[in-house]
Amino acid sequence: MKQFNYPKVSEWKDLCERPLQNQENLESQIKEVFFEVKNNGDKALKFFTAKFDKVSLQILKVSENEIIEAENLVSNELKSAIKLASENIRTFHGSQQEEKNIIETTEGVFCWRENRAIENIGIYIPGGTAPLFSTVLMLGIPATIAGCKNISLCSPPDKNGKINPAILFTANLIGIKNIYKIGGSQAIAALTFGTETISKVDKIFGPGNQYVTTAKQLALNYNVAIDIPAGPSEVLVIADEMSIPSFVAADLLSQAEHGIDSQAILLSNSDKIIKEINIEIEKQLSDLPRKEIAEIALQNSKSILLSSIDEAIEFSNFYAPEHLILAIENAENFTNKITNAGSVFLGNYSPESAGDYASGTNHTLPTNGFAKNYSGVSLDSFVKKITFQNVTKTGIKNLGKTIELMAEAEELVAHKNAISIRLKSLEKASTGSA
Ligand SMILES: NC(=O)c1ccc[n+]([C@@H]2O[C@H](COP(=O)([O-])OP(=O)(O)OC[C@H]3O[C@@H](n4cnc5c(N)ncnc54)[C@H](O)[C@@H]3O)[C@@H](O)[C@H]2O)c1
Ligand SMILES: N[C@H](CO)Cc1c[nH]c[nH+]1
Ligand SMILES: [Zn+2]
Repeated sequence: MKQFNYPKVSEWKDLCERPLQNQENLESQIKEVFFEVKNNGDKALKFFTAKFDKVSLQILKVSENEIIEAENLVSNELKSAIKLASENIRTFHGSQQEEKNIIETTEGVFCWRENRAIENIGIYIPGGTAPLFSTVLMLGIPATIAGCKNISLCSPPDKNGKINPAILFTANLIGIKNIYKIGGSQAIAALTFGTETISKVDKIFGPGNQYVTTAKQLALNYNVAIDIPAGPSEVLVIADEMSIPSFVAADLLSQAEHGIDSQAILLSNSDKIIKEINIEIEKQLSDLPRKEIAEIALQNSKSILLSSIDEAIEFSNFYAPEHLILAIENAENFTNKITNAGSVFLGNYSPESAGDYASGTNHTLPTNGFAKNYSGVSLDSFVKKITFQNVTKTGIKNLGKTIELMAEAEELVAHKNAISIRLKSLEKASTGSA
């Protein structure tokens, strides 16, 4: 990874750039996919699957037989691992459920919120370069806890027109029945407009490559909500002299292997540790099956020497990483200084892989600096929060004058009247003439 020493604050912006494709070309290509899928439905889906995934499909929906077949292809050991991870993810997301909390704001005025599940959702499971069955857990579990009724899952087919068995096993474990062999921007278009086979949804969830992420942004134009911009993976590690170079190198490589557009950033106050970590990266890289991908991602990655850990945290907040690993002494003491990050890992024994798979937190997280204004996926992502109020007679008596005054000041007389008419009625009733 290229090293930068003591960059000036004015240079930080350039150092924080993500390896993005030409957005204009990407958008026009995806607009065409949307146009075709909107107008030609399944036929267009099959066309784009042949074009981008190089496979010719007759049937888009995964059959029950394929799910049974998949069950037999997943080892018992992996099934047990998926089940343990799913328990942790269920425990953590289950703990995000909120009790109804009725608040009396003024005497006789009661306000509260209630959650209602988003009924029709689409979840995208990446499968282009790796079959991310762990993402089925991250999206499917909170969706079922929230009570989403109709869940459609899309994931790209392999060259034989199949979805990876572990994805099918995991979906079946969670109870997801509608699974479609569609990937990329065509999957997002299908969920946005609906086709003969795939139903239109209200909200689309899930990470993906730049085609998927850009398509999700476009879906917003068609009254479909999206979870977050969750694009190519990134990790930022802050290391000091107490860090273990081989551990840090492994963490940086774990994200570099995701895709050629992934990014790994190393910040440290020690030139010595940066050098040691980079030596470790070279050592570990040679054994990786996805060496070629990681090597390209590392060309987009950087090691940056800064004057202190405090400055490193400032830089990290500026970069707003999807994942932040504090591989430093007394990492807990720095958490309150972190303002922008998707998910944070503390100390030498909290690798990002723990959150990617099994600790319980969600791995669908904002990338490309969106950790400045988005949270990662959580139970809240799958519900709407509806506010309720009950203004009693006592309440309207106590609050009525205030509302009347405000309505009058905004010159909205009908608003004022809606209060006055009630106050007068109560007055009459109390004097016995109503
Ligand atoms: N931010 C997060 O929370 C998070 C979580 C998991 C994974 N990720 C990221 O998700 C991404 C997964 O990417 P992936 O590529 O492996 O799988 P993917 O499923 O996102 O994309 C594969 C699809 O892209 C389409 N495609 C490929 N080349 C195309 C082209 N030239 N034109 C149009 N469409 C094309 C194909 O239809 C293919 O099905 C990685 O970048 C990974 O880092 C992010
Ligand atoms: N690191 C990815 C999020 O950026 C999630 C993931 C899934 N599997 C492995 N990793
Ligand atoms: Zn990962």
